[in-house]
Amino acid sequence: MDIRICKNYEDLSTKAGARVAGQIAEKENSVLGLATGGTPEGMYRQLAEQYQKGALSFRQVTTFNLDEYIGLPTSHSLNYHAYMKTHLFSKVDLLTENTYLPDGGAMDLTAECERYETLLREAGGVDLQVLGLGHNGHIGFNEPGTPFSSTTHVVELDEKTREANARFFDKRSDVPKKAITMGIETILAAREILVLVSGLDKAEALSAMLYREVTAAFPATALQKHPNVTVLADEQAAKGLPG
Ligand SMILES: N[C@@H]1[C@@H](O)[C@H](O)[C@@H](COP(=O)(O)O)O[C@@H]1O
Repeated sequence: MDIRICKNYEDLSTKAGARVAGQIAEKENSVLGLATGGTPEGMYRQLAEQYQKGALSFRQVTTFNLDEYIGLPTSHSLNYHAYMKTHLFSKVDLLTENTYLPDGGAMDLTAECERYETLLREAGGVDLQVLGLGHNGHIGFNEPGTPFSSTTHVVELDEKTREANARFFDKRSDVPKKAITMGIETILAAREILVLVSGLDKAEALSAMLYREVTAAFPATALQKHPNVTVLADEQAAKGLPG
């Protein structure tokens, strides 16, 4: 893995935005894998700014998000559809029909997972996957114990994950208990992966992702098996790293 330490969150966001913009410059019909959560918000701001300056167009880009909650109505302001609309989709020229997220409101969730995998395959797979890192090592919503052979599936969210995401909701009990997520195999199928890690509270998780033995008990260690991973970590998150 290529590990790059960034001065602070702003610097990390600028570098992440530049990598995504670079990907689109290399291949205008790129397929991007996108993440939600607090960490990529700055990157989305950068991308929106670049677009507004006329430096970048998403007209031919296709996006697939990692995950979506189950149990929130599609129109709910806190689901990941809404997050993506707020932070990116409403700010750039992505075509709505080229933006995909799992449908957490689907009647048949198993069929929805299969449909998502098929869509990904038909799009030719992900060129660049952006990832955040959960405190417990989750990537997407793949919680500890998820087999590395998993494809898109339904998950029960770990209590720690619900607690970490409670800040986006009015109260803890509002945080959904389930989600649909791309599996670890789905994520590792991306041709390139960009992991964003920010803040002192992620320092332990970052060092485990990089140096712990590869184990399903810490899903992010699966990234050690991928040949093309870049990690952008700010100085706070990198505090636990050697040297
Ligand atoms: N499902 C998301 C992940 O895709 C995200 O990467 C991670 C870290 O979130 P944050 O960036 O807010 O710390 O947890 C969330 O639960």
